[in-house]
Amino acid sequence: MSSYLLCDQPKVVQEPGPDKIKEEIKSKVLRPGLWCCLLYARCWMSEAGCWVSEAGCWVSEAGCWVSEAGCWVSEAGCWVSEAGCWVPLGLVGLVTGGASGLGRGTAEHLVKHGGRVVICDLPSSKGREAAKQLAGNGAFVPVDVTSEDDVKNALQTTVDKFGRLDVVVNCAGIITASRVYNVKKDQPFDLKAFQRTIDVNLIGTFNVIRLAVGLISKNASDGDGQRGVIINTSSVAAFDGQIGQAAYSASKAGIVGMTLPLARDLAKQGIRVVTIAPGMFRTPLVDAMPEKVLRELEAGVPFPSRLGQPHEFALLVQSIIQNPMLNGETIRLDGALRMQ
Ligand SMILES: NC(=O)C1=CN([C@@H]2O[C@H](COP(=O)(O)OP(=O)(O)OC[C@H]3O[C@@H](n4cnc5c(N)ncnc54)[C@H](O)[C@@H]3O)[C@@H](O)[C@H]2O)C=CC1
Ligand SMILES: C[C@]12CCC(=O)C=C1CC[C@@H]1[C@@H]2C(=O)C[C@@]2(C)[C@H]1CC[C@]2(O)C(=O)C=O
Repeated sequence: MSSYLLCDQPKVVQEPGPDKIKEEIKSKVLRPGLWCCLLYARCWMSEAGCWVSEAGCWVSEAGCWVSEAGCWVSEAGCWVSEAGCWVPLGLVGLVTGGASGLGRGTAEHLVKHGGRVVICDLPSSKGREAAKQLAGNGAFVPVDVTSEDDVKNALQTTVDKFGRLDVVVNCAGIITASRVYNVKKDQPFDLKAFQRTIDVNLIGTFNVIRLAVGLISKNASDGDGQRGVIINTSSVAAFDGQIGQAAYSASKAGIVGMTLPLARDLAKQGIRVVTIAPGMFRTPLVDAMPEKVLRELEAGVPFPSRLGQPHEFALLVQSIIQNPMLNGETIRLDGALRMQ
């Protein structure tokens, strides 16, 4: 797996002049698989040796240099631009539900910061359009996550196009709402609707995981023994499900429930499993609600009192990728929202 460089506290050091930089570049060699990103004008690095200054960032041992003035390319092929710094062999991700909302935001974020992403979504989705936006660093494969054949086909495309798989982000999901018994209509919860919710949200997530780990396991491990990361999307409804959310909450609680056993199961292969439980995020799933309702819902979020944005979900995805100690856990991402 690629080394993901994590920026801790930036160290401010003296900027060398351009001649010194060029001289240094000539004498340095990049480690393959190094992925460094310049985020929001800051540079994220690790003990491997990156410093950040207000004027720019540079990596020492690794050999890639950036300054305000622009970007340099080392012989090993690392380049830095305002948008980010990466080597050609950057992270390869597969994002289910990547055509819309949280999945799309994640795919865009990963590509923006040097990754390459296969978007898996329904044939009827906007997956083709989403992948087009990612230019050569994205691909779309029509996938129903409940189908073994579809997922296998997506994994094959990932190998054919990008050579390997480092990270899976499971975002595909549906929401259903119905009371267990409708008194007015004298009608019980439609069992097929319940089953479909579990099928897509829980079994679909598991289906992708079980088929993807074989491919991730083929990666060479990094210095920590790590080969890859699997990130799932649950919901705060797994913990505080509302009236009408029996199926949805059960499906999302199932994802929480399988997170630790999967992490334990895959520990030997060096694959981490982490689940995110989002609160309310501004995606097409919630956009359909009237503005007035949205305002009321936002008011119910302690802080910040607003809907989350897909890129904020993607930031947590990035943190999970970068922090090797995060494993077997579900992280709420909800502005302290507790649904009634
Ligand atoms: N938006 C929110 O406030 C929250 C969303 N979530 C979860 O986050 C995930 C993403 O949701 P959003 O981005 O908001 O929704 P979205 O509706 O914008 O995106 C979901 C994507 O999943 C795809 N999808 C649905 N069924 C599929 C299947 N069988 N196979 C492949 N793809 C399928 C859809 O085509 C769509 O592109 C879902 O699992 C949802 O339950 C959780 C908590 C809050
Ligand atoms: C935002 C929610 C909750 C988390 C989730 O997994 C998916 C969501 C999309 C549908 C929303 C969910 C929610 O917070 C409750 C509402 C807003 C739901 C649609 C109706 C809803 O139950 C409501 O209006 C509650 O007051």
